[in-house]
Amino acid sequence: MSVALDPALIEAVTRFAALPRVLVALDFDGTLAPEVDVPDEARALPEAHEAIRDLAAAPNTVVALVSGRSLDSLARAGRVPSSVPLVGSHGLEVRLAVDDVRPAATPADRARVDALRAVIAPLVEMVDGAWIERKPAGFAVHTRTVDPPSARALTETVREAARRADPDLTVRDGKNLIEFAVRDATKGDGLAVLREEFRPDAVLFAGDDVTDEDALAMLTHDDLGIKVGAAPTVASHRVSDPQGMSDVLRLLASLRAEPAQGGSAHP
Ligand SMILES: O=P(O)(O)OC[C@H]1O[C@H](O[C@H]2O[C@H](CO)[C@@H](O)[C@H](O)[C@H]2O)[C@H](O)[C@@H](O)[C@@H]1O
Repeated sequence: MSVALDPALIEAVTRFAALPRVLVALDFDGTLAPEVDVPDEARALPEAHEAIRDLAAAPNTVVALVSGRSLDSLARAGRVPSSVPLVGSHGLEVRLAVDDVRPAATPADRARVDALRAVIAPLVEMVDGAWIERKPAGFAVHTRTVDPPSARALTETVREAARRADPDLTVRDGKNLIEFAVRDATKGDGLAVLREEFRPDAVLFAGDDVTDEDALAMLTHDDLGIKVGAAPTVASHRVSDPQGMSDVLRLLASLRAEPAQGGSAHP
């Protein structure tokens, strides 16, 4: 492990790991994967990826990813076993199993998104480095590689243009992006679907961004919330970065692993 974990967090993870049946729900970008300029190139840190694979194989343990990305994008970047449930589009899209995918957007939703994009795309095309990421029920305008004053100006220009074009949109500010959606859902909604489906004794949720607070705010009782980074949070525990989160996941995976069979394996 890279840095020592907070003793209170180690104690909380150990207590959580001792429960009979658990759900481990993890945000992706900024929590498992360090931020990069091209979203398709983001990858979970190797130690986190390995711990997720181990947790997915552990008894009475469900590990899921809960992301603002579309399901397709999350599956491409996440590279987790197909048995790992995925929640995409901030709770709107849910893949509980490979043959159980809940559709996110209707044809009417798509038409509304297309109409909005026709208004916003020309504004984005005028700014070097800005681009649009499509999602089933909306899109994000990315500004990570735009110079900061132009990024701020573009963000406010598209916010206002979108508000005028479609006043009922859901608008989210993310890290170097602004996002518009024609359907309202939160990561809290996505977490509720997972909880209902898998009926765990407790949930661990970890995330770094404002949208993760919707899920962290729904935790109760024996649940365990972990904030990644220094931003304000309702979570009771914190790690500083994805490396710290990898350390937590490795500890949890080791505690949840199937005990080695004793006996006469080695003569
Ligand atoms: O809920 P998350 O899994 O944290 O997803 C949030 C957004 O992540 C992606 O954008 C962010 O990460 C990119 C790759 O590091 C980075 O280039 C971008 O600046 C970040 O905002 C993703 O592209 C978005 O769709 C997600 O909403």
